[in-house]
Amino acid sequence: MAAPSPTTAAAAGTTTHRNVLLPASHHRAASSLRLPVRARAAPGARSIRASAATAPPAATASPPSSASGAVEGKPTVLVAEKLGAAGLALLREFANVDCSYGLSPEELRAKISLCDALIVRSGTKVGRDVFEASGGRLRVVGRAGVGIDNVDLAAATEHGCLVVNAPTANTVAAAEHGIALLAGMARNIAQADASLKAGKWARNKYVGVSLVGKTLAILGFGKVGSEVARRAKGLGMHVIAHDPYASADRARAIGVELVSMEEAMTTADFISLHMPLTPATNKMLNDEAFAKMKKGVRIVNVARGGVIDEEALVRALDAGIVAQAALDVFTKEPPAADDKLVLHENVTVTPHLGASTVEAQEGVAIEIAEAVTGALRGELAASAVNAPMVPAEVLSELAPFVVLAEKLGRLAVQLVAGGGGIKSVKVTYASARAPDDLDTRLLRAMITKGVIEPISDVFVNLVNADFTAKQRGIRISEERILMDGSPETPLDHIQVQIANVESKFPSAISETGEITVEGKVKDGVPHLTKVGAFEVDVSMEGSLILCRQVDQPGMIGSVGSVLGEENVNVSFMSVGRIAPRKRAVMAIGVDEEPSKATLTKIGEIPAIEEFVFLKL
Ligand SMILES: NC(=O)C1=CN([C@@H]2O[C@H](COP(=O)(O)OP(=O)(O)OC[C@H]3O[C@@H](n4cnc5c(N)ncnc54)[C@H](O)[C@@H]3O)[C@@H](O)[C@H]2O)C=CC1
Ligand SMILES: O=C(O)C(=O)COP(=O)(O)O
Repeated sequence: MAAPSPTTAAAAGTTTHRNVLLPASHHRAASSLRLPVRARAAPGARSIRASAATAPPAATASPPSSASGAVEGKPTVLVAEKLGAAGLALLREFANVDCSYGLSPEELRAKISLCDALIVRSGTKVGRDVFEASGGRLRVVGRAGVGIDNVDLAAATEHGCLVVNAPTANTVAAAEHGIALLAGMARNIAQADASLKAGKWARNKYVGVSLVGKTLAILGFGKVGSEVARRAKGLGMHVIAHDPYASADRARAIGVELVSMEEAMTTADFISLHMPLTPATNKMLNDEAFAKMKKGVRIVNVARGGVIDEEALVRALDAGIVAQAALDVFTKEPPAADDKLVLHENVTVTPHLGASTVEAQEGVAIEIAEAVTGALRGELAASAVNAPMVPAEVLSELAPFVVLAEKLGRLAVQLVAGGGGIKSVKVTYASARAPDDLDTRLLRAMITKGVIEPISDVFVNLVNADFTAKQRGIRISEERILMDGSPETPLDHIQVQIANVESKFPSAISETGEITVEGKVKDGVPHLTKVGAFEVDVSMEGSLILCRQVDQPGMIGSVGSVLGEENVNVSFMSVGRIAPRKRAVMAIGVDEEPSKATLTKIGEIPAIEEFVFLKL
């Protein structure tokens, strides 16, 4: 083996990731690797934990029906807001679907403990109370749309609940609505329509303004913002955009210049809002921003009501700074009947209709149904909002290493005897790949799962792994070792070390003082290749007995015959020794769990100095 050379020391894994969404082409493909799935606990049943890559699908093939029509063994999905028929049909193929629209917060809390997944749109607040009320059963929240500001992501993550959204299917609908509001506002369509229907013929009152040649500033140059930009360019507008995170090249490609917020505010004739509602964008358009705007500016909002300080907008409208506004979204939805902004004569309003086209709703329903059923099956969701999203090709090549990672974590923690508690787990990835060519988030999560689950009753998954480690005061640090050789295989080996603890099997402590286990993937199967300073080679399946002994003839036979007497089948054996006839470590794989008496007998074999039984 080529000599390894230490390279980068990666950051400790104690943060939650908000990820860039994968392109649509990845949506269906991310299915080769399963998320660690909680097997659905039937009422009264002991909960079982399934591990990554081996998790059984939550649904059974032909389960019996209950009197209520719900099929036992199938997960239950609560659809709390109207969802397109095609999406519902997809959900029904896989799950019991409870469509209960218009639930009060109390009703939602009461129902949620019976549900594995919840699907909402923008009208349902999924707060911490909902996750707490679910009693741990809720595994997936699907947002049938883009904005997830109505879902408490931190609470979801803490409860190990995956949040997925449908990020692409309503983009065009929202952009078209933005353009409709822009043009409708400029020509007073809504006001003129109401006036004519009220019997007036007010041609002079409703003289509009032209769009051509005017400057439109788009705030938030993401999916919707860029589609609005394309359309506005087609209308002959000069389009600029402000978005601190957008690519200038992408903007340039559609003829849009990225500018500062200051420039957008001071030069725009029209401003269209397309950013998400976050603490940073909350009330982004406030008195200070309005004061900078050109007198007579016109504003469109199809993003979120909260990005505008609505009272400040009323002031700006009254002062004539803002000539008109067209709003699809409001801080409080629905707004109060006497809401000043809604009733303002220079304001056009729609009741959050941006995503409401027939086409978008069918698309969103299918997109979310696929994401939710995929997540319930344990697949890594491509539109996960609170978990790492890893491209399909990366997933499939990492799959065996994911299993290895969890087993190494599980093994290492079972070797701990005591000490000051587990505070520090160091993971070393040996790979011929460049550090930025290997995404280890998945592996780190699985090692965390392996370390934490045997010592607690917490269910750890990709969503809550970092959070759970942090909460338990366990620092997971990662290091990379750059190997010589072909970068075709993602990893040569993984080493897991637990520092500052005593071990039940002192030989597992390396010269540097940590419990150390190391493994590789061979022919797609995880193998344990090192324990402490001893090199072994056993496939990590079933259970394992580790013995330290004096290296002498007949040892394999002695242990084998004790196990044979109890009808415990030995699946493999490997002996690692420092030098002939000195100390050796024997690793024995067993298919059945030996009885205590058998283990005692093994311990009584004279040459055996220490031994431990471990479940993989
Ligand atoms: N009215 C409706 O029915 C609909 C509303 N929406 C809303 O439209 C908004 C945009 O949706 P998408 O384009 O799909 O999302 P997206 O994530 O593709 O784009 C959002 C963009 O906002 C940018 N951004 C973030 N912080 C910013 C800041 N401080 N200043 C300027 N830009 C910032 C991001 O970099 C990103 O490029 C969301 O709020 C979404 O909820 C989306 C669909 C329908
Ligand atoms: O997708 C979004 O962000 C929207 O605002 C659409 O909301 P809706 O699904 O129509 O309640």
